[in-house]
Amino acid sequence: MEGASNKIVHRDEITDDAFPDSADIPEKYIRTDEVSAGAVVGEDDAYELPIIDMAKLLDPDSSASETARLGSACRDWGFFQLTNHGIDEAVIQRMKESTVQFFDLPLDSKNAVAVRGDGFEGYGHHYSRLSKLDWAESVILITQPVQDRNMELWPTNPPMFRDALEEYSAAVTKLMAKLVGSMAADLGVAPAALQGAFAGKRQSAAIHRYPPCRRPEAVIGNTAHTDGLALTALLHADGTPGLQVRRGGRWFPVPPPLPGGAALVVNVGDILHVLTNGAYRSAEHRVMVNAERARTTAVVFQDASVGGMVAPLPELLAGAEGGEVARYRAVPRSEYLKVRFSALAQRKGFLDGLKL
Ligand SMILES: O=C(O)CCC(=O)C(=O)O
Ligand SMILES: [Fe+2]
Repeated sequence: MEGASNKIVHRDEITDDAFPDSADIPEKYIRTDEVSAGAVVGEDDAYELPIIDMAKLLDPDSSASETARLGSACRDWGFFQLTNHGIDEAVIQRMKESTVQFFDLPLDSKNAVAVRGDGFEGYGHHYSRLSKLDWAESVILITQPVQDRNMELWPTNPPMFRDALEEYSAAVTKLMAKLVGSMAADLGVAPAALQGAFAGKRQSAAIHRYPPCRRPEAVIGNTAHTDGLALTALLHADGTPGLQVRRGGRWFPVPPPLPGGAALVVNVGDILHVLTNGAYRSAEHRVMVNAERARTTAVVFQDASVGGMVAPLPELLAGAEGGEVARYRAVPRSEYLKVRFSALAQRKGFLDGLKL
């Protein structure tokens, strides 16, 4: 178990008065300075978050050019929308509906799976760092491997929730294996080298609801962070925007779901950043809150490691053909969080503790 000092998330149970429907927002949420830190790129500033087409990645006729686009999305942005991802529409729909229906339940029902003790799984307030609370309610659950699941915290209401998450989680595992195969092609390593780093590793899911807030300029839905694991896939369960990605010191709003809502938003996490020796970017992101509408999302986080270590892929390093010098030191996966947290305590970035 991780000690209290290096817990990645601090979670609290949610009480009745958690999200007041008034402009009188409790001080524990107020963080106006953080909201205004860094310019937000406006609507008249043209930019496009990359859109990658999974069908093109897999089609021999278009694979080479789409793989190059995937590579530049991961290098420049660390974020992209993935279309034609191949997950069955019914599976996506059940995941969205279960997520929305869960959050629509009365608080008592949601608290049937409330966070317990020091645990990070279950229903509760979202990551409350810096002694401030995020304006969000979330359920976090380990989804893979199956034997790591804590079924007591898997909602039984709505009744389809467990099956929906089970199916969706399995589908995302398969999709990520394919996607990582294309990333390997872009990086110039054998698909098995990168796929092997992901296979059988832990996956967890977070469903979030960011309720509407009468003072959206004063609260944050999800504190600026990079994702600590390897690869993340985000499903918009409704059409409310709010996610912003940091690039070149500015915040770029991620557009609301593409028409039809069929795309997933995929992003590089810190471990993939290290695995690729810094070639792929783990980008900072945050969620802003809306005055009128709730935002609801379902997010899957996939872990990866090489021989139990968080380290650059040996296939990319000196010794290998065209190899380069390692920019990150290898640390056992079990110690990875400790290194990151001690870097943070010294006010360095999360990855700085691993830099050589
Ligand atoms: O809900 C979102 O839009 C983003 C969530 C997120 O960044 C996370 O859970 O790590
Ligand atoms: Fe995130």
